[in-house]
Amino acid sequence: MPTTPTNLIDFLVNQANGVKARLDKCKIIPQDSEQSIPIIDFTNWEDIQVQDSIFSAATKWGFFQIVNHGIPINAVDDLKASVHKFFELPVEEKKSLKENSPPDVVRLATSFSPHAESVLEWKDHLHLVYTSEEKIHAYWPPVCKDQALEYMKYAEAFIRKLLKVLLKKLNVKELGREREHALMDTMSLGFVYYPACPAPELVSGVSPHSDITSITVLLQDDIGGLYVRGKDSDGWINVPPVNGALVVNIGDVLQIMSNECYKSIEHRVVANRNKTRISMPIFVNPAPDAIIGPLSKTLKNGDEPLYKQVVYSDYFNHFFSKAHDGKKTIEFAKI
Ligand SMILES: O=C(O)CCC(=O)C(=O)O
Ligand SMILES: [Fe+2]
Repeated sequence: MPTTPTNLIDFLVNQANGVKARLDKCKIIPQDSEQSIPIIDFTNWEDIQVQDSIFSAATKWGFFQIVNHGIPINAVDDLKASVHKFFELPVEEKKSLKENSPPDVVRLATSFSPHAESVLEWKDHLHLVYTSEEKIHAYWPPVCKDQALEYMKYAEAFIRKLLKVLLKKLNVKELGREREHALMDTMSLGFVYYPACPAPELVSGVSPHSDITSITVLLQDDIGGLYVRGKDSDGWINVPPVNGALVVNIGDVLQIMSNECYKSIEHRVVANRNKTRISMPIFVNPAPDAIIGPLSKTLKNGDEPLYKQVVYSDYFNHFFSKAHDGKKTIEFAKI
């Protein structure tokens, strides 16, 4: 399994699994209806059956794809084209952007936590923080600014509807100001670029991890390479590209707030030998000072809370201080 070498050496050598187990560990589960990520049509999102299928996907899978989400296909296509344009800019131009951008608005980076990794993940990425229009116009790169902003305006409307459905199922009727602070105060649009890799078996596009978001809403191109940890096994399930669909996954914050009703599932990305892949995740995050813990309305039938109340920035700093390491981050918040 492509993973960070520190984990890999620990797994192969110290835990005495040996090199043979490395192959067993990267088992891909063949796809059938029992073992594939649900695809949900969002056209009638207020319909109880649609809401039930979202609830079922979020509790059983933690991952689902949404079609007919309301983002026009030309906004999606324009966004994808602008991602390629951005990464094809001359290197000097990207360097200058990196040096001159305030990190609370634009960040250009390679890998995940380069200071904590002994081998870098095979990806470059740009983060565009969805902040005030003034800052966006001042700092988002001109080559993709209009396309990213247009996409985010549509995506924000979809995200509000989706969070409304997910909260309703946790006995919370309204999003309200406080919950908005704790769920979707900060959004950023990622442009992730995985160049074709001559030896994909030796690297990780992204190593196994769960997201620390409330939810992540991702658009992928048609190359493929995203895998989700299988429900009851050690294998990996492909998330096949579906043209125009959004891949939604529950993040750690909603797993914690729902007291594990919703699942934040491990996933990873395998690099492609022949083709460059792009993906565009929207990371929907709480405000840094928001307190995250199981919702009282969700616990009302007497369930014991499984998590403490934590300040989101503490959780965030803990996550980024280490290399990707499966689901270990959530231990930070466990009682
Ligand atoms: O590129 C992808 O499909 C997934 C990326 C991802 O998991 C992440 O950035 O957290
Ligand atoms: Fe992720």
